Amino acid sequence: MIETNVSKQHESFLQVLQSYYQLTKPRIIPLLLITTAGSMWIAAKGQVDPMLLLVTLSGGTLAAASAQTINCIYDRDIDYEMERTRHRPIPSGRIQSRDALIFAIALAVISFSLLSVFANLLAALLAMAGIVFYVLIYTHWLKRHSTLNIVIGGAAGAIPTLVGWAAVTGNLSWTAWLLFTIVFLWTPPHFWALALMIRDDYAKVGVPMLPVVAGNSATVQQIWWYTLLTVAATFILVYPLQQTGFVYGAIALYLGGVFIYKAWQLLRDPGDRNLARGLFLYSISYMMLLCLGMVVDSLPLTHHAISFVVSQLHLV
Ligand code: HEM
Ligand SMILES: CC(C)=CCC/C(C)=C/CC/C(C)=C/COP(=O)(O)OP(=O)(O)O
Repeated sequence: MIETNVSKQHESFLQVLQSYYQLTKPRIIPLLLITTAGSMWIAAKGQVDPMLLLVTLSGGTLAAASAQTINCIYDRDIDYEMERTRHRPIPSGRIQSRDALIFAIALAVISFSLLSVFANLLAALLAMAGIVFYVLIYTHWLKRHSTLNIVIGGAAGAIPTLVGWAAVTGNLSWTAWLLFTIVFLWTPPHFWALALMIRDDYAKVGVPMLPVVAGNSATVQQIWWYTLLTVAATFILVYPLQQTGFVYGAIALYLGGVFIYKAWQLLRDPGDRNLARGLFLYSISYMMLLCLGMVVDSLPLTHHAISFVVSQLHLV
């Protein structure tokens, strides 16, 4: 493995901090936290303890940051080769792998301590399982060896839903596993839409992402089926599980309709990079708004508002 080919000195303490921050791939973390929050709100039936929320989201942030930092260490060779990733702190020589590892271990230890002391042991162990799964199963085992890399590896990104549920209830119910399944099924359309745009980068470094190995047509077909499954899974929360109500159902229906439409457009024109970009960007809004729908649906205020509207309708 290369350590670095570019030697670059930090100019100020602020730049050092900025480099460590970049190691954690911070732009992805907010959505992981939104899925955690959606799960917590359903688990707590709309009444989440603010301190528990703060602790769980902080512990989740630290665990995800630790996982991403270890991924940056492991992938430093291919990150150096790809244009999109070559400016990351390790390939560009701003941070040494050894320092990054110490940072990652510190983040994981703080995350585990925070979650186990102020939430519960199950939530803390699940967060650690997220790190282990992302690093060992996705980064080490699958990413460079199988086209199923992100299908199976996607389970790591779905674990925050379990962390959120466990933090509130101390156990994992069917609903928790359904929320996990929704994020798990959503990951292939999310990532393969992006991979269609950057397949040349992955091909260059020999990472067997589906579009590289199977081509655009086979990839968009897979995207299509996973999109249908994702949208179908979102309705199981309404029926038969009956964990969410009308407000969430309407939001899931609208968002799901748009998701399917965008996947269908891509199915008809697999080579159109603008459609792929549109689907990738939409996948992010979709997950964000779906989880927001779970939160809004579970709020007592929403239930009061619906009861009020129904009573007014009866009076008319
Ligand atoms: C194995 C599963 C996944 C893979 C391989 C993957 C891969 C990627 C990649 C390569 C990017 C582009 C990032 C960049 O240019 O630096 C990205 C963006 C993003 N991913 Fe994923 N992702 C996965 C799962 C998830 C999950 C579970 C979430 C959250 C629930 C998520 C949220 C995001 C967000 C919010 C962005 C946009 C970041 C930005 O604004 O640049 N991803 N993903
Ligand atoms: C509970 C817990 C700790 C969960 C952690 C889960 C986690 C960090 C999921 C992130 C998934 C993700 C954005 C992968 C990026 O793929 P990549 O690293 O192959 O992307 P790249 O090509 O940009 O390097």
